[in-house]
Amino acid sequence: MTRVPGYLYKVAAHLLHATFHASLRRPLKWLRVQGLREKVTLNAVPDGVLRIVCVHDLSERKKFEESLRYQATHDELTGLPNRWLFHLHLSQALVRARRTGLRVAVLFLDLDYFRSVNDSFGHTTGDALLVQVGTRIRSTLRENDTLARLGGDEFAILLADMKNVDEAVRVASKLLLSLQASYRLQDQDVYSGGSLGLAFYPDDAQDSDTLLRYADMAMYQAKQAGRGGYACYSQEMDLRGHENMRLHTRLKEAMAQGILQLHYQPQVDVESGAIVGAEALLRWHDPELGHVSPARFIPVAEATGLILPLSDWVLETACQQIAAWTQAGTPLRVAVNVSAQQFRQRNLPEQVRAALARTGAQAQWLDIEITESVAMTQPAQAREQLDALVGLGCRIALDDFGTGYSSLAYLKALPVSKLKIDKSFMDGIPQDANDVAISRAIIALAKSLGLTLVAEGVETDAQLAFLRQYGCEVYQGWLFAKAMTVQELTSRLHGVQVP
Ligand SMILES: Nc1nc2c(ncn2[C@@H]2O[C@H](COP(=O)(O)O[C@H]3[C@@H](O)[C@H](n4cnc5c(=O)[nH]c(N)nc54)O[C@@H]3COP(=O)(O)O)[C@@H](O)[C@H]2O)c(=O)[nH]1
Repeated sequence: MTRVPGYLYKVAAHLLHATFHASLRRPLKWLRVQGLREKVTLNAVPDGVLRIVCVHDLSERKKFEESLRYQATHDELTGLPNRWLFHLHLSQALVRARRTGLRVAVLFLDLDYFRSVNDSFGHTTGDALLVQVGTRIRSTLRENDTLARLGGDEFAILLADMKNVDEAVRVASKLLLSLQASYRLQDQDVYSGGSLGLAFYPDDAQDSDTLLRYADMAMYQAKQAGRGGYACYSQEMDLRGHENMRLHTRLKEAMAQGILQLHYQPQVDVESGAIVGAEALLRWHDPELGHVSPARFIPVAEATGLILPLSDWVLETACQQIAAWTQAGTPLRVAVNVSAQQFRQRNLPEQVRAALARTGAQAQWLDIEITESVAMTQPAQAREQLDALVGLGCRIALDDFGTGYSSLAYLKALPVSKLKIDKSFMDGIPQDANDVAISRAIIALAKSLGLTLVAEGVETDAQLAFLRQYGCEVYQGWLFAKAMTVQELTSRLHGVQVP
């Protein structure tokens, strides 16, 4: 008899004294004793010479097996089902849906700006955020919906037995709304919304792998459309998804090979025609893909996290150039575009300070361009970041002014010293009465707030005449020049007096 707790001896004794009923000649597999499942083996020999009873206490083993099963099917951090279990539930839901004729929806969620949270607050806080996100999503779902963590900041949701697509879309909207509220981490309010992709059985795909892949693609589309929203899978996305993947791979290689370039588009004084600054703009001529517009690859870089190393390179290169022009006796103000992700990293001012120190560039020649939407998504954090950048000696320019929130309150609240009127308004000058009215209003506003104004996308003499008439100080556009190489701009600087 092996390792038997006291109460089991009684069972064993009872079995030993049992006469040799035919049923006992076979091993008894399981007995339930005081709530425990024990394996009992009784070998009874008919002549009565030998009787052996083995009683094994398997409760520890059972516990161990159960914990192994749990570990294999659940995410360690959040305790949610993992990818394997999600696929199992999805396959079961698909079998049921084939019988009932109802729909199955797969939702793929990726947190927005999670990497920034990790970078700014550390991985422990990042983990705490993931746990809170899991709890929050779970509380918005029904009990029989499956929520799984697939890894990193990716979650998947299975909504079975859906009568129509709208039902799933309603859940998606509710879920995204719940993610918009802040999380309390390390005594601070942290924001991290999410982007969602949806794919449906039987509309989009028949099997679990493809449904999840399509939902992932749709999520990517939602990210590219500006984050915080959802997108439903469509066939065109499949094509776009492949293109984006290729672009992402080539962009990574281009960065590693150092074939990206920064070009500079002059900013020109409306009255004197002198170059008073330049906007640094990325240019990528790829040996395989040819010229790729930043309007095409920046969103891919944003969606895949490549934007952070890319932005670091832009900042460093622009600062090197500022230092070079200053040393050459032709100092020039350079504006650098700061992406949403870069701005959300809490250490942006430190990165700028370090880049200035490394390159020997003076902060007074560096303009940081942010868009209205970047400034407005997290106003409190924006204020802190911008104050720190201004503290270093940089100037802040608000890009695409007039196209976003255009809240006058934040113009007062944020330390902005420059407004850029968006090209879309210039396009309508002088023929479109609305564009004329809006541009005049922005010029008047900038003047009364003491802000420098730059008009973007100026292509015609008529537009320039309009700017001159209403007192806009600086313009930028193809009328004067497209973005050009350092060498081209340097020779122009030598020909034109810099104020
Ligand atoms: N985060 C970063 N974003 C960047 C960086 N480099 C570029 N970008 C962003 O990509 C978008 C497209 O940029 P690009 O194709 O370079 O277009 C810029 C100008 O070339 C264009 N422009 C300027 N003048 C004219 C004109 O007269 N006509 C005309 N059709 N286009 C013109 O406008 C773009 C400048 O846009 P903006 O930044 O809003 O001032 C664009 O959103 C870039 O911001 C980068 O390094 N980082």
